[in-house]
Amino acid sequence: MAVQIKICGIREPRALEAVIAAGANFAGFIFHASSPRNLTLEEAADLTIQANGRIKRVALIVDPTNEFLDELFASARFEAIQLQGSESPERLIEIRERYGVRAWKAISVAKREDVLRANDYVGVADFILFDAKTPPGALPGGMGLRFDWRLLDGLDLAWPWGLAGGLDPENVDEAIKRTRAPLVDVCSGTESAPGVKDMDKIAAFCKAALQTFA
Ligand SMILES: O=C(O)c1ccccc1N[C@@H]1O[C@H](COP(=O)(O)O)[C@@H](O)[C@H]1O
Repeated sequence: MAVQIKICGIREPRALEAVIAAGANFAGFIFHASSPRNLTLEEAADLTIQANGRIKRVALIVDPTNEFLDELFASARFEAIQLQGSESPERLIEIRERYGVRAWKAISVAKREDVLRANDYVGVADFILFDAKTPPGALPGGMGLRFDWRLLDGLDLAWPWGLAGGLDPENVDEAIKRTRAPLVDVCSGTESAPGVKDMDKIAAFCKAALQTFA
């Protein structure tokens, strides 16, 4: 089966069209005030309408309050949310029940114990995403950092999962071959500057990922 692709950090209609045209499966929209990809609820409403029925929409949020989620889901529709903070399994259950939305959990990885933490979310999260741990005080993702993919060796996760962190058009083929990830997720590797999507990089990333086992 072809690898699935999520392109995250979409902020403008042109980039969304490029992501759809390139064959990505998921478009990620970021709600995090200190991110260069942060969206307002108004911007998200327009982009998610544009995406409706053409690509699955994922809202990326970090340790959200119910107050924020109430506003978010009143403004826009998403097929899933990606939780990128320190959300517990109990919090994921609460969010899924309260909002009826699929919940992805990002697991920040720097060592093998981090990978094993994913087991806490099996049967709880709809999807588990391994991403690189970022330095204290930095953004919790979107920094183009990759972790040592060998940490995933022998991974026997009987649950849907994907790989993120420092992927780009040049290394995605190796990443898929090395880790056998069923889904790859990229943000900064498809940009020309933080928050600025590059249409050629979007196309090149998807082409390389889709060709890997074709
Ligand atoms: O991209 C951001 O600004 C961001 C902010 C807060 C949390 C996560 C963020 N990005 C996500 O991190 C991974 C990896 O990104 P990259 O490819 O290494 O740049 C991805 O899921 C981004 O969407």
